[in-house]
Amino acid sequence: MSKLRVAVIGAKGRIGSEAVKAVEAAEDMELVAALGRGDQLETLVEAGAQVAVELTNPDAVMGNLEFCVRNGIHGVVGTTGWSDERLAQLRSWLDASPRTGVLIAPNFSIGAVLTMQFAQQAARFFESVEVVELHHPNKADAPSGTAARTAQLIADAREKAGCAPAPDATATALDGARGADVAGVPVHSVRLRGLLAHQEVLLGGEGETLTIRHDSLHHSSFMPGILLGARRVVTTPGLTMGLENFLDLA
Ligand SMILES: NC(=O)C1=CN([C@@H]2O[C@H](COP(=O)(O)OP(=O)(O)OC[C@H]3O[C@@H](n4cnc5c(N)ncnc54)[C@H](OP(=O)(O)O)[C@@H]3O)[C@@H](O)[C@H]2O)C=CC1
Ligand SMILES: O=C(O)C1=N[C@H](C(=O)O)C[C@H](O)C1
Repeated sequence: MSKLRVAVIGAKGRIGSEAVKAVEAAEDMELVAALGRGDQLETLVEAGAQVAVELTNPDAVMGNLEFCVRNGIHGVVGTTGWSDERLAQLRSWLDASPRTGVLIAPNFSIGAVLTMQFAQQAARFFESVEVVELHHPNKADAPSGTAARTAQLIADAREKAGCAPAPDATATALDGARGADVAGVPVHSVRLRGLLAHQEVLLGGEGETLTIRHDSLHHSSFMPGILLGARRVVTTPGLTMGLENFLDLA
């Protein structure tokens, strides 16, 4: 069987350099391009890439995806910074290239995907819920894409269940003391040397609390998800939001 022809964009970065090694080590894949800043996207076409793994930054991701989708190259995207406007723009490119698929995965690690699922499941049973994400200090964005997605999933689940807003009688607060408001859920961002990527979802009810915590201790935690995404996206046209769609979580 012919190997899946995979390229990595952002190949010299923290996660991109791990992705290059993971694709090289995968028996069913061939690494056909590894692009860093300043490299020409046309290389992807010349190399015959079927899938581009996009791991750059929010400033670069849209231009890279526009090129890929217009050229029928499927995308596996870990880069953060997604807004409704950006998603609408991506969908319009995909509409014009109906056989092309893009997976956006706020987090590729199985533990983080499960954290999001568990948080969504638990959200309606507790009066209070807050998210704390903790990352290395070189991270460009806050809150993390994972925390933003987690908060949105929690908010959707609570709205569907008709939950009241979480109680909070704070009368005065320093700016930022209660975190960022993501769809009504407070999200707190910690940046600390020594950390990689961690998240806690804190849920509180009468006389009890539940904490769901996930820790990525090495970038290797993201690799099985990236490889699964590359294998599955080629037969999944359109936009797929979240790796959970490619996992059998029933
Ligand atoms: N979904 C997930 O599971 C994960 C997602 N991420 C996300 O992935 C992204 C990258 O993270 P991280 O590796 O830590 O960041 P880094 O800054 O270490 O890596 C990004 C790399 O992309 C390069 N780059 C920037 N612009 C371009 C471009 N136009 N073309 C090619 N390369 C470019 C950068 O070059 P230069 O250094 O010159 O700027 C850098 O080498 C972030 O958005 C992060 O949040 C990270 C881990 C897991
Ligand atoms: O920048 C990182 O490191 C990470 N980014 C992603 C995010 O913003 O959620 C995924 C993971 O948290 C690591």
